[in-house]
Amino acid sequence: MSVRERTIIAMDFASAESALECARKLKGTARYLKVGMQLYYAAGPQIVAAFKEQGFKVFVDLKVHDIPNTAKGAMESLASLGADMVNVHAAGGKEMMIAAKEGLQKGTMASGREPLLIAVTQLTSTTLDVMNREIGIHGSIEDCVRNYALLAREAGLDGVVASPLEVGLIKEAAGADFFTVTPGIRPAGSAVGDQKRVTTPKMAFDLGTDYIVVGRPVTGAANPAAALEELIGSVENG
Ligand SMILES: O=c1ccn([C@@H]2O[C@H](COP(=O)(O)O)[C@@H](O)[C@H]2O)c(=O)[nH]1
Repeated sequence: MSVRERTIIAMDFASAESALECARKLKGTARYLKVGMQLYYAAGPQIVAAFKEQGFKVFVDLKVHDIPNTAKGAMESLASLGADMVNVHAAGGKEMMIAAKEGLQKGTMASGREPLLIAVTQLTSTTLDVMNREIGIHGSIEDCVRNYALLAREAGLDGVVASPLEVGLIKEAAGADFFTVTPGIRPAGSAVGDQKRVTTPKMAFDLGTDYIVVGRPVTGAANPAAALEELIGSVENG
């Protein structure tokens, strides 16, 4: 798969109109879009269908985190959207992840097209200090991410979301075929904002990630398609 196919654009917009306008600009350049909470709650499930009709692959990033029965039901409903990838929080535990997988399987039984199911480990906006003192998880970020990745693997999930900085330890612990999807991507010189555990796109691929997720550096650019082309060029020719 090419770098272009492995680059997921986070479409964090406040309305369907602004998201669709950006998608039009990215057509022919981007292959994979991500619908997160802001856009999904504003535009509803129809936005997934709209992106799919335009030929994009779609990651529905709703980070389900609830009791097992509710997570299962959420995934059964999400299954009908035709997404290519969906996710849960690993912090919900193994029983919740198993239930989520069951819900997804049940929901896709008719179509037979089951999306990849991945689990968020530690958000890329979380520092060691915040994880230890505010969230109350002791030890290193690496240990926490490794533990969540192993739990997700045992639950039958396809991979995890983490920082590119943790890809090596995830692959070592859970296997090379266990997917890593990595936000926290910042091309050299672009604003880091609220992200904490970041790398450049080139470094993320050099570290072995399967997919990168990038939002504002592309969608916030005056010319999103040119920004994405430059990002892809920085990986392929950098
Ligand atoms: O740990 C995580 C999990 C999800 N995200 C999402 O990725 C994008 C990143 O957008 P940028 O504008 O490139 O910062 C965003 O939709 C997050 O919700 C993440 O950043 N970290």
